[in-house]
Amino acid sequence: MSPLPCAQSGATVPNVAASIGRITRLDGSSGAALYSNASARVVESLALAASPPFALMQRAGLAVARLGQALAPHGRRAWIAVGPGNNGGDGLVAAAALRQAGWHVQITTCGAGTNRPPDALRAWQLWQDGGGGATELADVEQAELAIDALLGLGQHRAPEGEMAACVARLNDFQRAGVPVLAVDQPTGLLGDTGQPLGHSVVVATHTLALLTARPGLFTGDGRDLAGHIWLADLACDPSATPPSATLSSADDARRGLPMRQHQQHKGSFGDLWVLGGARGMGGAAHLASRAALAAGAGRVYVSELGADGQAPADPCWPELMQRDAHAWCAPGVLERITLVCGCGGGEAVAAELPAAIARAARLVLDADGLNAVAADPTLMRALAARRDQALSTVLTPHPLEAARLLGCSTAEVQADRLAAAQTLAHKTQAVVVLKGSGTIVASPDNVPAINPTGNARLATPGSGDVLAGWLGGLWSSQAAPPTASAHQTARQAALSAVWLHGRAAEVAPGDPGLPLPAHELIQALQRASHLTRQSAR
Ligand SMILES: NC(=O)C1=CN([C@@H]2O[C@H](COP(=O)(O)OP(=O)(O)OC[C@H]3O[C@@H](n4cnc5c(N)ncnc54)[C@H](O)[C@@H]3O)[C@@H](O)[C@H]2O)[C@@H](O)CC1
Ligand SMILES: Nc1ncnc2c1ncn2[C@@H]1O[C@H](COP(=O)(O)OP(=O)(O)O)[C@@H](O)[C@H]1O
Ligand SMILES: [K+]
Repeated sequence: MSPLPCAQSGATVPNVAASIGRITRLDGSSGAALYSNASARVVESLALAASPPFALMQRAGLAVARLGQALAPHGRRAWIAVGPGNNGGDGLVAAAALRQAGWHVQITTCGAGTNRPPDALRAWQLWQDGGGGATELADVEQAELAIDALLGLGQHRAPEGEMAACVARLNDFQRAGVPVLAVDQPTGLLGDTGQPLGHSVVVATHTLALLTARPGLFTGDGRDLAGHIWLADLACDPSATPPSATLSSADDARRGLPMRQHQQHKGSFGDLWVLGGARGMGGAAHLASRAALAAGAGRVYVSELGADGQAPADPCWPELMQRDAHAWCAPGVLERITLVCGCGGGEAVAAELPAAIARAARLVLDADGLNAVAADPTLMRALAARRDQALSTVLTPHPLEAARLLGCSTAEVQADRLAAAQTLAHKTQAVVVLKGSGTIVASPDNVPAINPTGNARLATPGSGDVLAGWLGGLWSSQAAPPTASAHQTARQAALSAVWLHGRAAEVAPGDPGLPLPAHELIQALQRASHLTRQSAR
């Protein structure tokens, strides 16, 4: 987490009972506990019970004002859209604080009537006592800062009417390059899932989560709608309440990156086999095997399903060893290797799966390997039985592959990515990497993790093959610590690989507006890995 830049301490409102607490940016380096709406309500009620009346809302409003000032350091005019509940109350306290700091503040209220909850009513009085009133939307002037304090935890339907008009106005500011700060969460975005409630949704440049942050800020459409995400802890510690998810961190990435000892040799890092590359799709197997080698696997073999007889060598990576299509399942081989299976496997991979699923000690199943399991209930049962036989599995579906495995539509997977990943992890008893913006790493025994790194440069063919190979390479080179179960080692490799894969796209050279070719991603992964190790020192 990065500290707040150029935070100003000028804004004060009477009767603030304690320090406002810390404001930190959730930028992907440090993890965070994430709370669903329901668990955030539990945290909120504990915090309210432990604080003097109105204190939490004062801290929240001051935190909003403070971050707003930092986002628009030369600004003097703000517009705040104020909703009917306590989210609006936070906005009113922020309005009073900004005014006290010398800003010209306009507010527009929506949907409150006389029914504000008690804290928000007090905030309204605070604003009015200083001479504040409300401005009709048509009279809103230009501003250097716009604040969305329409709806937070309490939103249960999509904005309509005057509220939708306020949302549209906030989005006009955003399009004009004015910072738009969403209080707690962007109005119109479901905090649990990262899905918009309807068509009317705020596109914020920054979101300041209050007390706790919701998972939906980090997955689905959340990243595009929430902008840069900050957390104000309001001087409260939520840790007594179990989180619903976690945000994975650089520490998670480092835990999956073993240090090489001086006396180790290639045999210390495990053998890895890539099985895939049906006719016309050899590139997928090449990308996966190159990535596996780069990630640290000891010896990497490739069996291409599309190759007749002796498979062709990968001329640019002579370190890779080609084998014919059945060498991988010779007696004693599968039981000790890491098998990365399915990358460009086509239909041919289905015939290989019974042996792979029954015997591979460590199995990464990707792409067509997943599609074949989805189409065959016997394979699905065999997959789910692996865990009881002390065999570990990581599945790396994109949303369509996950939908096939779950027997639902892609839209249903995307509607609640956390739930879909967890359901699939329970169904298959495997570690599940549900790819896409805000990749989820779920497993039967753990709270799911959302990955904060990465960007749309990864939306390009082959980047998933590189992920599967890199993950397998990390896993292969990982000696399981005696205390951790094999399953936890698999999860650790998945968390690390996914985090680094995203970071690689962030640090790779080139135009951030263009895709990152998958073969270049391998080099970027090595750089991301190096930078991540260094940043621990
Ligand atoms: N009570 C407190 O002291 C604190 C409250 N906090 C703030 O309080 C928020 C939660 O407050 P609330 O529970 O009042 O919820 P909201 O402020 O999100 O609003 C709920 C109200 O909006 C109405 N509503 C929901 N959807 C609507 C729609 N589409 N159109 C029009 N009206 C709609 C509801 O009927 C209800 O009256 C948090 O998100 C956070 O911003 C935090 O600052 C912590 C401190
Ligand atoms: N917009 C995005 N933000 C973050 N990661 C993305 C985005 N688009 C794609 N990715 C990542 O890129 C990879 C694409 O994998 P996949 O869809 O299997 O592609 P392929 O099969 O072509 O290799 C996944 O790891 C996915 O999470
Ligand atoms: K809001």
